[in-house]
Amino acid sequence: MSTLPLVSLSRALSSDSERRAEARAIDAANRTVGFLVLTDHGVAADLVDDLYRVTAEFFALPAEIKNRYVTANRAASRGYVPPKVRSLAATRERMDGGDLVELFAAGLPHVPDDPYFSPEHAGINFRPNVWPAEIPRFRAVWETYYDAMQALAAQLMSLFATALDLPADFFDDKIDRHISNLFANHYPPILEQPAPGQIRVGEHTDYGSLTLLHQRDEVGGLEVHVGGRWVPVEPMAGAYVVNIGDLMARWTNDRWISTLHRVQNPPPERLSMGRLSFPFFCQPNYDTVIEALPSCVGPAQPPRYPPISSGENMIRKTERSFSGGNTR
Ligand SMILES: O=C(O)CCC(=O)C(=O)O
Ligand SMILES: [Fe+2]
Repeated sequence: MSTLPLVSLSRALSSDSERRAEARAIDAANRTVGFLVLTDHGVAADLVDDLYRVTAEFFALPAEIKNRYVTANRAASRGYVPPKVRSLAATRERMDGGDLVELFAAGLPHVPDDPYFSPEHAGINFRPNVWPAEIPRFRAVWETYYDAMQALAAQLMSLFATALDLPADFFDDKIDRHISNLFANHYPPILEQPAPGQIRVGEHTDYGSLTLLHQRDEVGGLEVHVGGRWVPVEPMAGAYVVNIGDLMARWTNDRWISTLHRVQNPPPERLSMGRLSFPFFCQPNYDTVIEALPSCVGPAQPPRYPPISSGENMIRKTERSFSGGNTR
Protein backbone atom coordinates (compact mmCIF):
# COMPACT_ATOMS: atom_id res chain seq x y z
CA MET A 1 0.00 0.00 0.00
CA SER A 2 1.69 3.19 -1.11
CA THR A 3 -0.64 5.15 1.12
CA LEU A 4 0.63 3.99 4.53
CA PRO A 5 1.52 7.08 6.54
CA LEU A 6 5.25 7.92 6.50
CA VAL A 7 7.20 8.89 9.61
CA SER A 8 10.81 10.06 9.48
CA LEU A 9 12.83 9.29 12.60
CA SER A 10 15.66 11.69 11.81
CA ARG A 11 13.15 14.49 11.25
CA ALA A 12 11.48 13.71 14.59
CA LEU A 13 14.86 13.97 16.31
CA SER A 14 15.86 17.22 14.59
CA SER A 15 13.87 19.77 16.65
CA ASP A 16 11.00 20.07 19.12
CA SER A 17 8.57 21.31 16.53
CA GLU A 18 9.50 18.50 14.10
CA ARG A 19 9.13 16.01 16.93
CA ARG A 20 5.61 17.26 17.64
CA ALA A 21 4.74 17.13 13.93
CA GLU A 22 5.96 13.51 13.58
CA ALA A 23 4.18 12.58 16.82
CA ARG A 24 0.92 13.93 15.35
CA ALA A 25 1.50 11.84 12.23
CA ILE A 26 2.08 8.77 14.44
CA ASP A 27 -1.12 9.40 16.38
CA ALA A 28 -3.14 9.78 13.17
CA ALA A 29 -1.61 6.60 11.67
CA ASN A 30 -2.14 4.54 14.79
CA ARG A 31 -5.74 5.69 15.20
CA THR A 32 -6.74 4.90 11.64
CA VAL A 33 -4.59 2.07 10.24
CA GLY A 34 -2.38 0.84 13.08
CA PHE A 35 0.45 0.66 10.51
CA LEU A 36 3.00 3.20 9.32
CA VAL A 37 6.24 3.27 7.36
CA LEU A 38 9.36 4.43 9.21
CA THR A 39 12.14 6.06 7.18
CA ASP A 40 15.51 7.64 8.09
CA HIS A 41 15.86 5.23 11.00
CA GLY A 42 19.66 4.98 11.00
CA VAL A 43 19.91 1.17 10.85
CA ALA A 44 22.99 0.38 8.72
CA ALA A 45 22.17 -1.07 5.30
CA ASP A 46 25.24 -3.36 5.51
CA LEU A 47 23.96 -4.90 8.70
CA VAL A 48 20.59 -5.60 7.08
CA ASP A 49 22.35 -7.17 4.06
CA ASP A 50 24.36 -9.39 6.39
CA LEU A 51 21.20 -10.41 8.23
CA TYR A 52 19.53 -11.51 4.99
CA ARG A 53 22.68 -13.31 3.88
CA VAL A 54 23.36 -15.42 6.98
CA THR A 55 19.68 -16.17 7.49
CA ALA A 56 19.18 -17.31 3.89
CA GLU A 57 22.18 -19.63 4.42
CA PHE A 58 20.46 -21.16 7.43
CA PHE A 59 17.16 -21.81 5.69
CA ALA A 60 19.03 -23.37 2.74
CA LEU A 61 20.38 -26.13 5.06
CA PRO A 62 18.80 -29.59 4.85
CA ALA A 63 15.73 -30.10 7.04
CA GLU A 64 17.49 -32.63 9.28
CA ILE A 65 20.09 -30.02 10.22
CA LYS A 66 17.57 -27.24 10.75
CA ASN A 67 15.54 -29.58 12.95
CA ARG A 68 18.47 -29.76 15.37
CA TYR A 69 17.60 -26.19 16.32
CA VAL A 70 14.02 -26.91 17.31
CA THR A 71 13.73 -26.14 21.03
CA ALA A 72 11.59 -27.98 23.55
CA ASN A 73 9.48 -25.13 24.85
CA ARG A 74 7.99 -23.49 21.79
CA ALA A 75 6.33 -20.70 23.76
CA ALA A 76 9.85 -19.41 24.53
CA SER A 77 10.45 -18.44 20.86
CA ARG A 78 14.02 -19.66 20.51
CA GLY A 79 15.46 -21.46 17.49
CA TYR A 80 13.82 -23.13 14.52
CA VAL A 81 10.16 -23.87 13.80
CA PRO A 82 9.46 -25.97 10.67
CA PRO A 83 6.76 -25.09 8.13
CA LYS A 84 3.07 -25.60 9.03
CA VAL A 85 3.75 -26.07 12.74
CA ARG A 86 2.58 -22.65 13.88
CA SER A 87 -0.69 -21.00 12.94
CA LEU A 88 -1.24 -17.33 13.74
CA ALA A 89 -4.93 -17.63 12.84
CA ALA A 90 -5.18 -20.11 15.74
CA THR A 91 -4.56 -17.18 18.12
CA ARG A 92 -8.06 -16.17 16.99
CA GLU A 93 -9.46 -19.69 17.29
CA ARG A 94 -9.35 -20.32 13.53
CA MET A 95 -7.83 -23.54 12.31
CA ASP A 96 -6.15 -23.51 8.95
CA GLY A 97 -3.61 -26.36 8.82
CA GLY A 98 -0.59 -24.27 9.77
CA ASP A 99 1.21 -21.27 8.29
CA LEU A 100 3.26 -21.92 5.14
CA VAL A 101 6.34 -20.42 6.78
CA GLU A 102 9.41 -21.69 8.63
CA LEU A 103 10.86 -19.54 11.39
CA PHE A 104 13.98 -18.80 13.34
CA ALA A 105 13.66 -16.81 16.56
CA ALA A 106 15.93 -15.24 19.16
CA GLY A 107 15.48 -13.24 22.33
CA LEU A 108 17.66 -10.88 24.34
CA PRO A 109 21.27 -11.74 23.48
CA HIS A 110 23.12 -10.67 26.63
CA VAL A 111 21.03 -11.56 29.65
CA PRO A 112 22.26 -9.77 32.79
CA ASP A 113 23.35 -11.86 35.75
CA ASP A 114 20.58 -10.67 38.05
CA PRO A 115 17.76 -12.60 39.79
CA TYR A 116 15.12 -10.62 37.85
CA PHE A 117 16.21 -12.50 34.71
CA SER A 118 16.51 -15.94 36.33
CA PRO A 119 14.08 -18.75 35.46
CA GLU A 120 12.80 -18.61 39.04
CA HIS A 121 11.46 -15.07 38.51
CA ALA A 122 11.28 -14.72 34.76
CA GLY A 123 10.06 -18.22 33.80
CA ILE A 124 10.83 -18.94 30.14
CA ASN A 125 11.26 -15.29 29.15
CA PHE A 126 15.05 -15.18 29.08
CA ARG A 127 15.81 -18.69 27.86
CA PRO A 128 19.26 -18.92 26.26
CA ASN A 129 19.31 -18.48 22.52
CA VAL A 130 20.35 -21.25 20.17
CA TRP A 131 22.60 -20.54 17.19
CA PRO A 132 23.31 -22.62 14.09
CA ALA A 133 26.90 -23.87 14.33
CA GLU A 134 26.96 -24.41 10.55
CA ILE A 135 27.00 -20.65 9.92
CA PRO A 136 29.76 -19.11 12.04
CA ARG A 137 28.74 -15.47 11.45
CA PHE A 138 25.05 -16.03 12.18
CA ARG A 139 25.19 -15.33 15.89
CA ALA A 140 27.22 -12.10 15.71
CA VAL A 141 25.03 -10.68 12.95
CA TRP A 142 21.78 -11.55 14.73
CA GLU A 143 23.02 -10.14 18.04
CA THR A 144 24.12 -6.88 16.42
CA TYR A 145 20.84 -6.55 14.56
CA TYR A 146 18.85 -7.35 17.73
CA ASP A 147 20.70 -4.53 19.50
CA ALA A 148 19.90 -2.12 16.66
CA MET A 149 16.22 -3.08 16.88
CA GLN A 150 15.98 -2.62 20.63
CA ALA A 151 17.54 0.84 20.33
CA LEU A 152 15.17 1.79 17.52
CA ALA A 153 12.19 0.46 19.44
CA ALA A 154 13.09 2.57 22.49
CA GLN A 155 13.25 5.71 20.33
CA LEU A 156 9.89 4.91 18.81
CA MET A 157 8.28 4.26 22.19
CA SER A 158 9.46 7.67 23.30
CA LEU A 159 7.84 9.22 20.23
CA PHE A 160 4.71 7.18 20.95
CA ALA A 161 4.63 8.73 24.44
CA THR A 162 4.77 12.21 22.92
CA ALA A 163 2.02 11.22 20.49
CA LEU A 164 -0.13 10.19 23.47
CA ASP A 165 0.51 13.51 25.31
CA LEU A 166 2.65 11.73 27.89
CA PRO A 167 6.17 12.65 29.06
CA ALA A 168 8.75 11.43 26.53
CA ASP A 169 10.21 8.99 29.08
CA PHE A 170 6.82 7.56 30.12
CA PHE A 171 7.45 4.06 28.74
CA ASP A 172 11.15 3.86 29.68
CA ASP A 173 10.81 1.90 32.93
CA LYS A 174 8.15 -0.35 31.35
CA ILE A 175 10.39 -1.55 28.51
CA ASP A 176 13.91 -1.36 29.95
CA ARG A 177 13.99 -5.13 30.62
CA HIS A 178 11.84 -6.10 27.67
CA ILE A 179 11.16 -9.61 26.39
CA SER A 180 11.17 -8.74 22.67
CA ASN A 181 11.89 -11.34 20.01
CA LEU A 182 13.56 -11.17 16.64
CA PHE A 183 12.09 -13.56 14.08
CA ALA A 184 13.04 -14.54 10.57
CA ASN A 185 10.04 -15.62 8.50
CA HIS A 186 11.08 -17.77 5.55
CA TYR A 187 8.36 -18.60 3.07
CA PRO A 188 9.49 -21.53 0.90
CA PRO A 189 8.23 -21.95 -2.66
CA ILE A 190 4.72 -23.42 -2.57
CA LEU A 191 5.03 -26.80 -4.32
CA GLU A 192 1.86 -28.49 -3.10
CA GLN A 193 -1.72 -27.32 -3.18
CA PRO A 194 -2.38 -25.59 0.17
CA ALA A 195 -5.33 -26.76 2.27
CA PRO A 196 -8.45 -24.60 1.98
CA GLY A 197 -7.75 -21.31 3.75
CA GLN A 198 -4.09 -22.18 4.33
CA ILE A 199 -1.83 -19.21 3.53
CA ARG A 200 1.69 -18.06 4.31
CA VAL A 201 0.63 -16.40 7.56
CA GLY A 202 -2.99 -16.57 8.66
CA GLU A 203 -4.84 -13.45 9.73
CA HIS A 204 -3.87 -12.21 13.17
CA THR A 205 -2.96 -9.19 15.23
CA ASP A 206 0.50 -8.91 16.75
CA TYR A 207 0.71 -9.54 20.47
CA GLY A 208 2.90 -6.85 21.92
CA SER A 209 3.49 -3.13 21.92
CA LEU A 210 4.83 -2.67 18.40
CA THR A 211 6.44 -4.62 15.56
CA LEU A 212 9.32 -3.43 13.37
CA LEU A 213 9.18 -5.38 10.12
CA HIS A 214 11.91 -5.46 7.51
CA GLN A 215 10.74 -6.80 4.14
CA ARG A 216 12.37 -6.33 0.76
CA ASP A 217 11.46 -9.32 -1.35
CA GLU A 218 9.88 -9.09 -4.75
CA VAL A 219 6.88 -11.33 -4.25
CA GLY A 220 5.37 -9.55 -1.22
CA GLY A 221 2.09 -10.80 0.18
CA LEU A 222 1.69 -8.81 3.40
CA GLU A 223 -1.86 -7.44 3.59
CA VAL A 224 -3.60 -5.31 6.19
CA HIS A 225 -7.33 -5.26 6.84
CA VAL A 226 -8.51 -1.68 6.54
CA GLY A 227 -11.96 -0.36 5.67
CA GLY A 228 -13.27 -3.93 5.33
CA ARG A 229 -10.74 -4.83 2.62
CA TRP A 230 -7.38 -6.59 2.43
CA VAL A 231 -4.84 -4.06 1.22
CA PRO A 232 -1.30 -5.08 0.13
CA VAL A 233 1.67 -3.49 1.94
CA GLU A 234 4.45 -3.32 -0.61
CA PRO A 235 8.05 -3.08 0.59
CA MET A 236 9.59 0.37 0.48
CA ALA A 237 13.37 0.28 0.04
CA GLY A 238 15.25 0.88 3.26
CA ALA A 239 12.13 1.49 5.36
CA TYR A 240 10.46 -0.41 8.20
CA VAL A 241 6.81 -1.29 8.37
CA VAL A 242 5.79 -0.48 11.95
CA ASN A 243 2.55 -1.73 13.42
CA ILE A 244 0.79 -1.62 16.74
CA GLY A 245 0.17 -4.84 18.64
CA ASP A 246 -2.54 -5.83 21.09
CA LEU A 247 -0.79 -4.43 24.16
CA MET A 248 -0.60 -0.94 22.69
CA ALA A 249 -4.32 -1.13 21.82
CA ARG A 250 -5.00 -2.13 25.44
CA TRP A 251 -2.75 0.62 26.82
CA THR A 252 -4.52 3.23 24.72
CA ASN A 253 -7.99 1.77 25.34
CA ASP A 254 -8.36 1.31 21.57
CA ARG A 255 -7.45 4.90 20.70
CA TRP A 256 -4.77 3.09 18.67
CA ILE A 257 -5.73 -0.03 16.79
CA SER A 258 -4.08 -3.42 16.53
CA THR A 259 -4.94 -4.18 12.94
CA LEU A 260 -5.56 -7.60 11.42
CA HIS A 261 -2.97 -8.59 8.85
CA ARG A 262 -1.80 -11.70 7.04
CA VAL A 263 0.63 -12.91 4.39
CA GLN A 264 -1.28 -14.07 1.33
CA ASN A 265 -0.03 -16.77 -1.06
CA PRO A 266 1.39 -15.52 -4.36
CA PRO A 267 -0.67 -15.83 -7.54
CA PRO A 268 -0.28 -19.21 -9.36
CA GLU A 269 2.52 -18.05 -11.68
CA ARG A 270 4.62 -16.88 -8.71
CA LEU A 271 4.14 -19.81 -6.32
CA SER A 272 7.78 -20.79 -6.77
CA MET A 273 8.98 -17.48 -5.33
CA GLY A 274 10.25 -17.67 -1.77
CA ARG A 275 10.25 -14.77 0.65
CA LEU A 276 12.27 -13.74 3.69
CA SER A 277 11.19 -11.09 6.20
CA PHE A 278 12.28 -10.04 9.68
CA PRO A 279 9.77 -8.92 12.29
CA PHE A 280 11.07 -7.63 15.62
CA PHE A 281 8.23 -8.04 18.09
CA CYS A 282 8.50 -5.58 20.96
CA GLN A 283 7.17 -6.88 24.25
CA PRO A 284 7.42 -4.77 27.42
CA ASN A 285 9.04 -6.09 30.64
CA TYR A 286 7.35 -9.33 31.69
CA ASP A 287 6.03 -7.73 34.88
CA THR A 288 4.71 -4.57 33.24
CA VAL A 289 0.95 -4.56 33.78
CA ILE A 290 -0.86 -3.11 30.81
CA GLU A 291 -4.02 -1.22 31.63
CA ALA A 292 -5.65 1.80 30.03
CA LEU A 293 -3.56 4.96 30.29
CA PRO A 294 -5.22 7.76 32.28
CA SER A 295 -5.20 9.96 29.17
CA CYS A 296 -7.23 7.32 27.32
CA VAL A 297 -10.10 6.81 29.80
CA GLY A 298 -12.92 9.10 30.86
CA PRO A 299 -16.62 9.07 31.82
CA ALA A 300 -17.57 8.26 28.22
CA GLN A 301 -14.62 5.85 27.73
CA PRO A 302 -14.48 3.27 30.50
CA PRO A 303 -11.56 0.81 30.31
CA ARG A 304 -12.37 -1.89 27.77
CA TYR A 305 -9.90 -4.56 28.89
CA PRO A 306 -8.88 -6.08 32.20
CA PRO A 307 -5.23 -5.52 33.15
CA ILE A 308 -2.77 -8.11 31.84
CA SER A 309 0.97 -8.51 32.34
CA SER A 310 3.20 -8.44 29.30
CA GLY A 311 4.68 -11.84 30.16
CA GLU A 312 1.32 -13.56 30.57
CA ASN A 313 -0.01 -12.04 27.35
CA MET A 314 2.95 -13.26 25.34
CA ILE A 315 2.93 -16.82 26.66
CA ARG A 316 -0.83 -17.17 26.23
CA LYS A 317 -0.76 -15.96 22.64
CA THR A 318 2.33 -17.92 21.65
CA GLU A 319 0.95 -21.17 23.09
CA ARG A 320 -2.29 -20.67 21.21
CA SER A 321 -0.36 -20.14 17.96
CA PHE A 322 0.92 -23.72 18.27
CA SER A 323 -2.55 -25.20 18.71
CA GLY A 324 -3.71 -24.95 15.10
CA GLY A 325 -0.92 -26.25 12.88
CA ASN A 326 0.62 -29.69 12.43
CA THR A 327 1.38 -31.18 15.81
CA ARG A 328 4.78 -32.72 15.40
O1 LIG B 1 6.36 -11.73 7.04
C1 LIG B 1 5.67 -10.70 7.12
O2 LIG B 1 5.65 -9.86 6.23
C2 LIG B 1 4.82 -10.43 8.32
C3 LIG B 1 4.35 -11.65 9.02
C4 LIG B 1 3.60 -11.32 10.27
O3 LIG B 1 2.63 -10.61 10.27
C5 LIG B 1 4.11 -11.84 11.56
O4 LIG B 1 5.09 -12.62 11.55
O5 LIG B 1 3.54 -11.46 12.60
FE1 LIG C 1 2.07 -10.06 12.32
